[in-house]
Amino acid sequence: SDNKEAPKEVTNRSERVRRQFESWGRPSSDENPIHLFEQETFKDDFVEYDPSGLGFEIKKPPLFFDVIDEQSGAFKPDPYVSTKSYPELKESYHSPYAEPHRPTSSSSPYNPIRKPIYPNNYPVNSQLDWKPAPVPETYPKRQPPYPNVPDKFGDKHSLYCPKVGGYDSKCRHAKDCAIWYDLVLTYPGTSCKLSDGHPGICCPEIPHNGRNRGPVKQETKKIVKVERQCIDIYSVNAAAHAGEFQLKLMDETERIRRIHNVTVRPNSSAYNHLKFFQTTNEAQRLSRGALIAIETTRELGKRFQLTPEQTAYGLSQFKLRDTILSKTCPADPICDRKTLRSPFRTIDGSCNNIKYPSWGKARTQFERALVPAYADGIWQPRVSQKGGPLPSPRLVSISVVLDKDAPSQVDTHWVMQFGQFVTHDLALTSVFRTNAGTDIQCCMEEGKFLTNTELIHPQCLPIEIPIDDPFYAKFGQRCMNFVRSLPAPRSDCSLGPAEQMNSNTHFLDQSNVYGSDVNTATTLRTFERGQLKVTRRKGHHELDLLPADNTTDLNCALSKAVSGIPPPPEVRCFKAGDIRPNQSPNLGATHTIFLREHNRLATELSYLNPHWDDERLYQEARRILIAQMQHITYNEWLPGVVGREKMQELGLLPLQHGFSNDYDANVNPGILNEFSAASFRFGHSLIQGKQDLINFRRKRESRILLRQHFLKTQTLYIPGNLDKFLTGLATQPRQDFDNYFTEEVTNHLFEEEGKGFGLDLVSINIQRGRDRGIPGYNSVRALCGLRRAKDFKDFLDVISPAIVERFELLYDSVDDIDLFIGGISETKIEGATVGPTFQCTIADQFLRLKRGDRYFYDLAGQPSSFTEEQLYEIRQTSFARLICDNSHVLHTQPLVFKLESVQNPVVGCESTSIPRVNLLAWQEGNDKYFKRPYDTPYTKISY
Ligand code: HEM
Ligand SMILES: [Ca+2]
Repeated sequence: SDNKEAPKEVTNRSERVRRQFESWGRPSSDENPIHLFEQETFKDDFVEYDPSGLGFEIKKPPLFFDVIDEQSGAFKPDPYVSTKSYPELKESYHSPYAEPHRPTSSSSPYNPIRKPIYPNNYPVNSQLDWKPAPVPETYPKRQPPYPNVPDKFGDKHSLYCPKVGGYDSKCRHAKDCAIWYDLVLTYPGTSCKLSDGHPGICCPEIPHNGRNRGPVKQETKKIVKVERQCIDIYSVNAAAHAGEFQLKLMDETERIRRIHNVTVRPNSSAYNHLKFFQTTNEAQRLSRGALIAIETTRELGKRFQLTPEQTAYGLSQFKLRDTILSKTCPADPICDRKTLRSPFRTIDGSCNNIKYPSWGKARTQFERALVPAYADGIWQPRVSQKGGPLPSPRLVSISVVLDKDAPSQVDTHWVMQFGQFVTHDLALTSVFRTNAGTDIQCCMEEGKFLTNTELIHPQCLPIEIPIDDPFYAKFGQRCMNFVRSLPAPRSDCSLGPAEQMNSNTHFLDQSNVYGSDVNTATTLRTFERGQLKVTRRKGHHELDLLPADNTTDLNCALSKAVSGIPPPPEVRCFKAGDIRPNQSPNLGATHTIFLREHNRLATELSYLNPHWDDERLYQEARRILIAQMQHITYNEWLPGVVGREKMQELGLLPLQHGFSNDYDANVNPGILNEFSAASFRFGHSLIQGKQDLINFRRKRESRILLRQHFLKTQTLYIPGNLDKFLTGLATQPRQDFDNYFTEEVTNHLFEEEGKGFGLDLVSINIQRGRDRGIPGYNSVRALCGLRRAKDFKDFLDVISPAIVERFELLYDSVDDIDLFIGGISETKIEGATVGPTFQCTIADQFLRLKRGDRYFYDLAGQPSSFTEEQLYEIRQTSFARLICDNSHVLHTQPLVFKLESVQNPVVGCESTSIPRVNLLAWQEGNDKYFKRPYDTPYTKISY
């Protein structure tokens, strides 16, 4: 078959494209800096490894107010510190918003260096004899219960708010203006003061959602008839035996490869890439069953001389349950009444949909918007419309993608980082490993193709690097490792084309914090007071880090060449609910914030409800954290990605008050294959290659070069660094969405130290699309309502002429263009981050995630529904608050996805510009606040 031989050179195509390089080739750099930190200050002033101690020693940071004016050399007050807290400060500078420096106000219950804030003899409520527990003095005083506040929505009007976009506006908390931000920026006078003098933003109310409740975009399954009588159960069984035989052949190849030592060398970039997936045994087992079903489908097609169409779609009328392959069908989850009525999600996502309990469950197949475009209709990677090979993904990458610096004018790097965090909640596509659990090598060690056919693993799909590649040529690399994605049993357990497996829960449910299977979830818990495990280092005034992963063979410590210190033996890789937390320090930092927030919530809840046991505390904190995450995603993050108007059109805007009624039991929440393999990878264009560490004074202290920090989270152990990464993310702009990608991911992804080159994420994304039968850009574009192109010039409506010209050189047909490369080439839509095709597919996915989730946070009448009070509190959440409450970060702009601006000024974390979630609404028995919806029998309430 096609992928078994070393791909032939597409010389004429290379040739055609080569001529263009001079004018537009990707600049490639030879530099391979040895030192990770550009500025010496970092090393000298802050890091000193102390082998006798518990990690690192850090010299005390300078006092807050000795800022030296760079020009005059004179003393200057720190603009981020209020004079109120430092009366000795003589200068008259006064920041009206900055609040006292946090570490001095240890009485604040939100002080991250937490002391118990409730008296030790806090009364324990017995359920029989209930009296409201006295609210501790130090607990933040609550306004009269909602809605008994000055006006309907809790804010006071500013008299001076201008009209915005033709609508009346008023002064609100920034988080309530997130969806309007692009508009707000274009109107003068939209910065205002809230009733208490803290900064707010003038913006209109969140508009009503559109009435477009239309069907979710999806192509109906092809119906192809195969005469049933000619294929009986005996022939299916016979074909199944042949399918099992194929699997044995694969095991045999693996055995021979072991003898010939065709392995992935530890620490190589291929190794690091594959470590990113770490297939579980359960996934491996399910996929072997799926593999047999695929081979059986193929075999039947051959035996009965079916057309590819008939094989792919006609055979799906045969269910495996009646055959010898019935054991490969995954058992349907069993959902008892208690589970179905539980206010808490299951860990693996099962039993969310009552009729289809496996919808959204971990380790089930990805859904599809379009029928797959496999070469043979079953599983062979996509080929060109004419049946020939598609251009090498690397050739496409070097022809279309450049590394240019084009930072966003509005968004911070957090938009990128949060996007990756969301990804790791929604999707994990595992790739094949050998039956013995080792990674698969598809190239020779020297970067050549394997030529001995006996040694070529059937699940290899290596990427061909052109001989004159502007970057890899100097390293003599012609072959980039690539292993195919694991197939999943088809959800109806039928024969038919291959589907891929999502190893995480499909829901936006913080499975990246809690895990997607009960085993993982269990190992992450302490089983005391609802807490999750952490790494805590004595003697440091540092907050908790993620727990150590003692089972991985990854090494997350930097070498001495990079960090300037010998690798500290204490440094461990981190463990989280998703297996990828060590992918970069910034991702690890994001995980840490959510982990700490869970523990913070559980602690608060244990004070308010001392009789709650560990399980109750864990589940309630989990439920709140998931709600916060969903609210932040739909309120602050998604509007910037797909645009306010798209959100409104599809009914995705968050409500400002009251409950939603949007659950639709007919919507499958499953992640689409097109989304995971292509559209949602849009975020790769936003990555900054150099990531800043910014100190509390908002000055850049150092920066890391991404290539040196893939899978190295050691930096987070250094006291102070986590906060600097967090502030860096809030200060550095993200890159614009375009065909520019940082070289850190297009030439140096997962680079092995000293090699000078790594992998190319753009090539991998393209190859991944072909591996998974993702239809070409033209088909998805048409599904999204754009004109289906007949000629290359038809793409000019949304793609620049320079790129269309390239496409014409690279691809034989308009239908051949890969979805990922087509999507990132589209001009972005005004008010959104991405172009029309990605906008449509991403918005559609988030629609499914909202409407298909029975546990979505703002639903009414579900066992999981919050009380109106609680929902009001959940809506106080902002990402800025989460960062403030769970780090030593002291100042931030209220909208952390947006750069600092007049409307979005930096304030102290104590400022009311960043409201808090008041957990008194969860104090049980306190009927005024807490309605306990799940203690009463489940009834449908209509609002
Ligand atoms: C430092 C930043 C990032 C790096 C180094 C990175 C790297 C990777 C790698 C190596 C893969 C697996 C590729 C494959 O073998 O198919 C991947 C997958 C993916 N990435 Fe990223 N990524 C980053 C940020 C992002 C962001 C910001 C987003 C979205 C906003 C994103 C979305 C995705 C998606 C959707 C997948 C597929 C997930 C799956 O189904 O397993 N990534 N990324
Ligand atoms: Ca999930």
